[in-house]
Parts: sequence; C-alpha cells; structure tokens
Amino acid sequence: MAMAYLAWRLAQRSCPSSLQVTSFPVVQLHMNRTAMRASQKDFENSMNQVKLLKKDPGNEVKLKLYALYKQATEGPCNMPKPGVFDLINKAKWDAWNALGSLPKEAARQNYVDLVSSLSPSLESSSQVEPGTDRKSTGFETLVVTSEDGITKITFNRPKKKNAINTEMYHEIMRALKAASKDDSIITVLTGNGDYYSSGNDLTNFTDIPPGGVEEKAENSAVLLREFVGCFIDFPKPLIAVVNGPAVGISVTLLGLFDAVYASDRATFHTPFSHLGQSPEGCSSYTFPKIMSPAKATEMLIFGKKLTAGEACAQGLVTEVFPDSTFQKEVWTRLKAFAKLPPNAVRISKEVIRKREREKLHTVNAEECNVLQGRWLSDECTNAVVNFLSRKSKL
Ligand SMILES: CCCCC/C=C/CC(=O)SCCNC(=O)CCNC(=O)[C@H](O)C(C)(C)COP(=O)(O)OP(=O)(O)OC[C@H]1O[C@@H](n2cnc3c(N)ncnc32)[C@H](O)[C@@H]1OP(=O)(O)O
Repeated sequence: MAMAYLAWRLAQRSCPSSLQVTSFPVVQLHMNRTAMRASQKDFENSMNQVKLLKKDPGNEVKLKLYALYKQATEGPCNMPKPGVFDLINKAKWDAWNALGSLPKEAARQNYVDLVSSLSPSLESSSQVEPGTDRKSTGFETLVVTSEDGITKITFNRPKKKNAINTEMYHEIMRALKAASKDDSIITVLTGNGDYYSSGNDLTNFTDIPPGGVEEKAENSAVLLREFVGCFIDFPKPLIAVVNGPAVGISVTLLGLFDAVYASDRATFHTPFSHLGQSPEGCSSYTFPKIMSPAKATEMLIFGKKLTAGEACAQGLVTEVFPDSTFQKEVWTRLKAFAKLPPNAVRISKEVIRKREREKLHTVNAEECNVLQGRWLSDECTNAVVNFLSRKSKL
C-alpha cells in the first residue's frame, strides 16, 4: 500500500495535473471506435477532472495516466531506463515506454477517454458509458465482451444447445487469439441458454466437399488440431463458467482450462464410444491425470455422465455453486481474480503450462489422427445418421 501511494504521489509530481493511461479495455475501445481526436482544451479539462476524482483509481490506472500524459506532451519515452532497484521510476518508465511510438494526438485522446471512464460524473464528449461492456462485433455464433479485466466468450447458439459448428470453431479460435492480446487478465468461456454446449455439431459431418468423405475427415482433423492447439497455447488463465450440461468436446477441453466453475445443473458427458468416436481435446492425457485412469475410462470409453458434484469430486470441476446464485457468486470471484497484477498472473500461467505444452501438442496430434480414421468408420457414420434422423439422442 505504501509503495502504491508513493508511486501515485510521484506520478502526480512529474505529471502535475493528471494521471494518464494506456491500454485499459475501455481505452482500447475508444481508440478503435472513433477517429475523433481530443482537442488541447479537452486534454486540459481532463487534467483538471483528475484532480476532482473522489476515488483513488488504483496504482495501475495512475501509471497509465502518467504514461499517456508524458506521451501526449513529450512523445515517445526519452528517459534513460532507471535501475532495477529504483522500483517506482522503473514502473513509470515501463508504462511510458510501453506506449512505443503512439502518436501524441492518440495519447491525448486516450488520456481524455480514460479520465472520462473513471467516473460517470466526469464523462466527457466520448459518449461511452463508463462500465459498459466492450462488445466485439463480427461474431455470428459467439458474444464476446471485455470488461473489468475479463474477456468473456459466450457460446451463442442456444436453440442448438450451443453445438459447435464449423463457423463456431473458427470464431472461438479468433476470439481466443484476440483475448490473448487484449488488456484482459483472464478469459472466460460460458454458454448462453440452458446448455453450456452439446459439443460438436453433428451436422458438421453432412457438409461433404468435392473430395468426398476422406477429404472431409482430413479437413476436420486439421481444424480440430488447430482448435485444440489454441487452448493449449492460450497465455492467460482460462476459466470455464459451466452454466448447464456439457457434452463431448466441450467437456474434454475442460482439462486444458485453469479453473472450472459449474452450476449444480451442469452435467459432464463424453459419449464417444456411442458415437463411434474416440477422445479428443487432449483428454486421453489430461483426464487420467486429473481423475485417475479408471475414472477417466468410465467417462471417455464407457460414456458415464457425471453430475457437477461428481465432476468436482473427480477434480475436473473446481467448485460447484447452486444454480440460483451461480452467476452472482462466480462473477464476484472472477472480478476479484481480474484485479491481480497482470504480469504475475501471466507469468505464473506460463510456468504452469510450460512443461506440459509439448506433450499436449503431441497428444493433440495423435488424437486427431485417430479421430480422422474413426470419422470414416461405419460405427461413426451410423451414430451420426441415427442422430440426424432423430433415431437417437444421448
Ligand atoms: C472439426 C470437427 C471436430 C470434431 C470434434 C469432435 C467432438 C466430439 C463430440 O463433441 S461428441 C458430442 C456430440 N454431441 C452429441 O452427440 C449431442 C447430440 N445432441 C443430443 O443428444 C441432444 O440434442 C441433447 C441431449 C444435447 C439435447 O436434447 P434435448 O431434447 O434437450 O434438445 P434437442 O435434441 O431438441 O436439441 C435442440 C436442437 O439442438 C440441436 N442439437 C443439439 N445438440 C446438437 C449437436 N451436438 N449437433 C447438432 N445439433 C444439435 C437438435 O438437433 C435440435 O435441433 P432442432 O430444433 O432443429 O431439431
């Protein structure tokens, strides 16, 4: 606390009337959404508004304000890098230097936008409500928002129980890639509607290219490998908020998440043998490690469906909440996680994932090869035909 206060005081001293910010979600939004440029007057007004802030905006925001102020008034960082033990000046230098060659006008606009986001009463001409989700457009099958340090990717095909069609595989990869680079601290996947996800959309198998089923199987294996690879390589904590039943690949992927919170309505089901298929999502490796080989066998080979409580007892789920309070309790917790120091969080994730990454990629490749063969089998074809002709359900 003392250090934070000191940094704040120093930031104020070298940036007399302001705090300045760089790349907070809300700032990024303003940068993307508008060609509008803040005038010198807007900038000065914002500097004055900072003095009126009733609430301490936090050390990270202050550093960002400092950096933006310096960038807007002096341009790119032109100071020698402070020594490693000069913690406060080093933090300030890092923040300013991180802005690279951001033009002065853009820095000024970001400063104005940031200040306007700090308090509703200080809202300026940006006309963006503080606290409003940053909602990414351009997704057909997902809703992606970013707020409070959390990027939330919501499966959004509720009428199809959030079954993952080809478009959704691509969109999830795109959303993950964007989330890995945005300002969020953690990334959350969840489902809209009563299901988390019913897994692979079985109609994916009906879209046969000119090269026939072999080409389809090959393309699917390539897509699956790339898709699972995005989860293996994701650099920030990945949290699943499992709002309802989960099936197939939406379950197996959970072994690659960093925490899994489930409503007591959720169930976990991998009916691969019933579908003539075999495990994917690295579950052939992660599940036996998480829950013991025999328990993994019950799920992955025999298709035993687990309740949320059972999945928690097996270690697949981190914690189960009553459905009535699920959203409130989980999001309160996640918001607290998202306030942790970003670099420490990211580095810790890397330390944890590092020694498993290569192995996971090997497993992923093997699983996809095996599945490619399975998709061409009569067992699989019959199961899919039965589902599509409504002769079978799980
Ligand atoms: C690149 C390729 C990679 C492949 C990776 C492989 C992954 C393996 C898996 O994921 S295996 C798991 C596959 N999933 C399933 O087998 C689930 C099939 N669905 C069901 O059994 C049921 O729909 C249910 C139990 C999930 C829900 O039953 P309920 O009776 O509650 O609801 P409906 O059946 O009426 O479903 C509503 C509509 O949603 C469609 N739908 C649901 N899930 C899927 C799905 N996985 N694939 C395709 N369509 C699905 C369902 O057909 C209904 O549509 P309709 O309203 O148009 O009839």
